[in-house]
Amino acid sequence: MFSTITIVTFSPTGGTRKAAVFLAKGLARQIREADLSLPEAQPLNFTREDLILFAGPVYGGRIPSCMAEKLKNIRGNQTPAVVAAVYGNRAYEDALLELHDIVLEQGFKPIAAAALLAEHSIIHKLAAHRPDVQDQACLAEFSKRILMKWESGQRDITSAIPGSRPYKVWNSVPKIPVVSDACSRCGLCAQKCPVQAISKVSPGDTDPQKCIQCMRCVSICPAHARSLPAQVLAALGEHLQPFAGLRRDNALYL
Ligand SMILES: Cc1cc2nc3c(=O)[nH]c(=O)nc-3n(C[C@H](O)[C@H](O)[C@H](O)COP(=O)(O)O)c2cc1C
Repeated sequence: MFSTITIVTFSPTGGTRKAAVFLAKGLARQIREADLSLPEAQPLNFTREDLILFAGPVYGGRIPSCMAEKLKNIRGNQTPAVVAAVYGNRAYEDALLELHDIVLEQGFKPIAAAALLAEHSIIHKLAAHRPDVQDQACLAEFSKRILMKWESGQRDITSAIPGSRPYKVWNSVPKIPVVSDACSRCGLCAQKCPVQAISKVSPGDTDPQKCIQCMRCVSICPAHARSLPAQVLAALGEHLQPFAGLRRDNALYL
């Protein structure tokens, strides 16, 4: 087991972080965290003595572009890394490959990659309540396999990570949260928005050019005043219905 692992996550509603912590617990005795969803994420440098777990959510089969942008401020020096794309039961498409490629470019050495499940942050019936105890056991097993590989001296990922280059283009339909009269103007949403899309003086105003539809504001609002428009939710729920009734497996690429 490693003494310390740093998990570098972008996790607006917490599912990605939860899955990353389950995996990290089996890899090292101590966990440090770098949270890229904070508006003021700092540049970081790592050495070859470190171990990093990069975990990002899947948005439209890709890594969120703002996470990809923030990763450019994080540099490794042949630093071993595990990469994880966390998705909500539909598909992860090119996201895991994209995250792998980014961290490689930044000077890290990916030794394992994983596609993990977490509750869909918009349509909650998909992968509801995951990662759960079953996932926790599965991720503990994954971490043992990663450590066995490391101890055997093998460093390269030999299994093919799914996905294609160039990565798919995600043409997202705008899904901007609306605000009800319950809003107390506490400003928490504006403070915690990873891309500062919400006005601090008038939290009802969300900049549609900046909003990445991450649902953090919806999930953290103490007054439950923010939500997606009912029609948008209904259309997306119908679109994703085929993925609602199945339990997908976490996948490990070693
Ligand atoms: C804008 C957006 C796009 C998403 N696209 C996908 C997708 O393409 N495939 C999928 O299975 N889940 C998708 N999801 C679900 C997330 O990948 C999943 O809920 C993830 O765990 C959210 O991470 P978080 O809880 O750390 O915010 C999407 C969620 C959002 C908010």
